[in-house]
Amino acid sequence: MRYLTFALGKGRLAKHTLELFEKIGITCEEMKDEKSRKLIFTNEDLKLRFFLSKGPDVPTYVEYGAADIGIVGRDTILEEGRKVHEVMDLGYGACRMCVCGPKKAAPLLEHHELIRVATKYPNIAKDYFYNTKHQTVEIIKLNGSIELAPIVGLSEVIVDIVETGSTLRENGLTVLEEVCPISARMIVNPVSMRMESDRIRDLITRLRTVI
Ligand SMILES: Nc1ncnc2c1ncn2[C@@H]1O[C@H](COP(=O)(O)OP(=O)(O)OP(=O)(O)O)[C@@H](O)[C@H]1O
Ligand SMILES: O=P(O)(O)OC[C@H]1O[C@H](OP(=O)(O)OP(=O)(O)O)[C@H](O)[C@@H]1O
Repeated sequence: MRYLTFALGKGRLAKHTLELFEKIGITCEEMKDEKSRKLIFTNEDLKLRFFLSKGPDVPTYVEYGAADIGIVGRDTILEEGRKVHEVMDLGYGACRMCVCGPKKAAPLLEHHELIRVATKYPNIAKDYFYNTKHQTVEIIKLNGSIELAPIVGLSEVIVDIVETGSTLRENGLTVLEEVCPISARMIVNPVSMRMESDRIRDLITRLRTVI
């Protein structure tokens, strides 16, 4: 039997993913060692391999078949636009993709003004403003602490993830519009879906019983 390979995003989702797999008897003790610099782990008994990568790289590994299965946020799937099958909503990592800014920016959205939008998610922002809202905007790509942009005058609004809303509140910003809900998803390489369909379907069935 060949190894089934999983690409897991490092960061906030990884712990939940390992907990979920443990509930259906898939363990990889070595992966829990946070001090370890090892990147790939094997479960010989179950013929499974797991590796950790940057979240945005997970759909890339899955599209090319270097991983059969990936676990990553829906934000990353939408942003990367890779050819993968999204097969399951895992529920955790729940948050919302939103247009945010100071309250005074609300009329700019309402009147479809030509505004600047700062974001870590340029493709999601483009799709929302151009295809959903039909509003022409200038997208400015940033890599983090997006909430700074409207405060220091880099942009009028931002497109970013909102979970508890604390970051917005503590910086005098608010949700102006919701783009879409987000949570962790399982994605599968289209060829693996056909070649390993029994093992993948069995995995999905077992996960459904614990979610
Ligand atoms: N408050 C939140 N902020 C960011 N992402 C969240 C939040 N809550 C849930 N998520 C989900 O968790 C996923 C992973 O988030 P994480 O911050 O670990 O990754 P990242 O943004 O790629 O990390 P980094 O920028 O530190 O490399 C996100 O893609 C999103 O789907
Ligand atoms: O609604 P909240 O619970 O406050 O969470 C949302 C914040 O968390 C994320 O930032 P992250 O911590 O990933 O840091 P970053 O801005 O550097 O990406 C996100 O980009 C928001 O800034």
